[in-house]
Amino acid sequence: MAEFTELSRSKSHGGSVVKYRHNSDVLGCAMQFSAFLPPAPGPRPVLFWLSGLTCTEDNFIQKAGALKKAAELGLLLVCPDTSPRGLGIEGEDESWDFGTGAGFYLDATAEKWKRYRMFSYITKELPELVRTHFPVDPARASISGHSMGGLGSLVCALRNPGMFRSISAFAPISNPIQCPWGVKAFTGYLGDNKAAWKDWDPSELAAKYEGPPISILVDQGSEDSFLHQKQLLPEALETAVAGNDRLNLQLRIQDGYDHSYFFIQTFIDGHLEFHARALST
Ligand SMILES: N[C@@H](CCC(=O)N[C@@H](CS)C(=O)NCC(=O)O)C(=O)O
Repeated sequence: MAEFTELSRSKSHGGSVVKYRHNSDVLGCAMQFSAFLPPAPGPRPVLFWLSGLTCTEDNFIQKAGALKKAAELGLLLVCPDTSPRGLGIEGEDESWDFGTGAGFYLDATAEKWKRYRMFSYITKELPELVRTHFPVDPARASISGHSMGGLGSLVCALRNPGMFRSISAFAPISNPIQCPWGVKAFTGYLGDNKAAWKDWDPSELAAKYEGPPISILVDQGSEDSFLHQKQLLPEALETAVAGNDRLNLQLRIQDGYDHSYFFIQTFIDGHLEFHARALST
């Protein structure tokens, strides 16, 4: 079996926060992820959390204040990194919004970036590792994320009908084919064929989703500078979902909140409760 190493373990809220390192066959490099193992014995429902630009496996587990509620609800949390690292691709460390720390949860097709396959990593290799190493109920999984990770949670779920019971996001990049971050990333990872970009765009995917009905909870701060810069475009997701009765979106504009983990901390309990309800049976 591929190498799988425990790097650190700390008791928290009666459970354990653990960091792992493993060799990823999909990405061809070592990857790390954090997990919260709730106190009660398995099999447990699992919530995958996808972080945003510049993040690692540490940001959510250390800054979101999610562990007390996850322990109470018996939710196992899995928090992967946001890109492959150290692949030696020329320019991979030049920008904070492209390359390292900015994998955009897609499978790149441009020759230069073809090892950037975070979508396959998140939806195939990581769930398999989780099933192998943890006491989880594989039929009970949900997904959440922030910003680029909110895009990732929507894309991973909408492209895999039935894989996740519920979706949530904080300030997701909702219509990347129409925003500067998305245009930069998709041009680099996918090339100039804009028709292919739609396959990785939450709003485009929401409009044509034909899977089982699924609920989506989105929180968006009204004072988020990236909202004002038109990087997030939640209204596009709202419009797309309005035309698709298989999707049930609750989009909440939270007055005065910005893009930070202070915003996430404020509303994370409600997201965990939303997922726990969907995962309860
Ligand atoms: N580096 C960017 C900000 C990047 C950013 O805000 N990243 C968000 C996700 S899109 C994040 O979670 N940052 C890490 C953190 O707050 O812990 C800037 O200087 O404008």
